[in-house]
Amino acid sequence: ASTAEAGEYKGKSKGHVIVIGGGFAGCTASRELSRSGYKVTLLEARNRLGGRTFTSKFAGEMVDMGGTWVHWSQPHVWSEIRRYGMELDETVGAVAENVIYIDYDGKRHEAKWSDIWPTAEDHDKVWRKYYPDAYEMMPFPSMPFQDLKWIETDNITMQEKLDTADLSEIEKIYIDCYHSTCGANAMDQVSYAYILRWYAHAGYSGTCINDLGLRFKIKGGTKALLEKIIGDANADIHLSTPVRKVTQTKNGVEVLTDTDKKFTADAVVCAMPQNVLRDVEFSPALPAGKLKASEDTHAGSGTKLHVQLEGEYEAFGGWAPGGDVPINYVLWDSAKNGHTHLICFGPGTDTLDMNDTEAVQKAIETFLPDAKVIQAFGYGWNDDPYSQGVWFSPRPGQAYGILEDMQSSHGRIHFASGDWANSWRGFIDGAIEQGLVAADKVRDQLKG
Ligand SMILES: Cc1cc2nc3c(=O)[nH]c(=O)nc-3n(C[C@H](O)[C@H](O)[C@H](O)COP(=O)(O)OP(=O)(O)OC[C@H]3O[C@@H](n4cnc5c(N)ncnc54)[C@H](O)[C@@H]3O)c2cc1C
Repeated sequence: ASTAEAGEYKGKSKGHVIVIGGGFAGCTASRELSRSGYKVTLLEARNRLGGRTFTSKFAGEMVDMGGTWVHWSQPHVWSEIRRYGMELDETVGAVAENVIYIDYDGKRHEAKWSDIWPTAEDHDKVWRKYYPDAYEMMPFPSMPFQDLKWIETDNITMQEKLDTADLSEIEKIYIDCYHSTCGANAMDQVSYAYILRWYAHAGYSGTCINDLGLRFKIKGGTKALLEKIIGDANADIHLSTPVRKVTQTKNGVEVLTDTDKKFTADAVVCAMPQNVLRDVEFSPALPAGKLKASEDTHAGSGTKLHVQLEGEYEAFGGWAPGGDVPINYVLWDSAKNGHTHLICFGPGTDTLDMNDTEAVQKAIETFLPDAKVIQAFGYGWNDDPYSQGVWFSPRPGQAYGILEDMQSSHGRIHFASGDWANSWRGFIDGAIEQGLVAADKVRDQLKG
């Protein structure tokens, strides 16, 4: 059968929907739509589903190269975790008692978390210093509406705020490292509104935000959850099928792949990342705001790498501040069978070639001078044409400036991605949220 036929609906359904992109957003939309009686064709460019989540083998273990940590304060992903009975594992390094940090002069220090912050309240205070008046600035973080105060916070960078915040040296180093890591770029590239919104979602608690960002992961990896979601979708899945053109016709939508296979449907859920949309041709063209945001790209272009060391090191967390260092954050993950597994984050590939073991060795030596790196691996999300970056991180003005543009539908095309979620934007949770929202928009459109 030609793919035009393959894409044609022949059974009894309420209509036919093509979902472009099989990350958490696309898989969630596929499940929702197929379970409500639509025929679903899922077109995925890569030879696997999962998008910016990718559970793969490193040093004999299944680990997540992309999205990893989840939390019960993230309603959409938590509901899926509960629904499918998933269990969690813990990344102990996120809250390790041993801290190794590098100061702004490049000097190495060893410290104890409980000496720096004897109580959770002491840790919370640091966050309050960086985000004073957080509640006043952002009282309703999950609301999609824009507010003048929010917009003010969007127009300054995280670095500008760090330069003026009333923090001790160690507090400044910690805030710098956390924000360079979670901003996935140097702090002068990222909107101050970004992690403020995480913080607000985390109940204005530094302790919760730390648990939330880097501590609890899904047993079996994100793949285990994704397989449950897509397993509940009766979708016709085409892997290794990059879409190059989407045309709206009088009665539906035509989708052309890069090998010129044509699929037709009544509506499309476009679940590609912000940074990738610009590479697909739309007819009629994408609205100017959406296209511009994609061309501008978001700032998320940091590095995440897995490192295996010789020897079993005690659990620790490592911090090195600044946008010019190879690694900002080291998380001890486990130590067994004579080896230690670390997960490291840096501000970008300019400061570290993740797969150059010698470069990683040098970077790790700043924290552990005697360490020997056996192997290191980081997936090249920035160079992959189907992500062109890591998680969404807003440049100044992008936290709110582009949200409405990114969320709005374009005729029969509805856009779903964690990159423009209302709540946990840039997270797996946000991708699931937007998959649900897009499915609802399709249902509304096709029900008449
Ligand atoms: C290194 C890293 C660490 C992260 N850590 C966390 C974390 O700890 N916790 C957390 O919650 N989130 C984390 N995230 C973010 C999270 O993974 C993403 O926000 C989420 O997975 C995005 O899902 P999505 O479906 O919106 O987009 P994606 O997962 O990017 O899915 C988009 C899909 O579209 C496909 N596609 C692209 N172009 C085309 C085309 N032309 N034709 C067909 N298909 C196409 C892609 O191949 C992809 O499968 C991390 C991300 C990265 C990269």
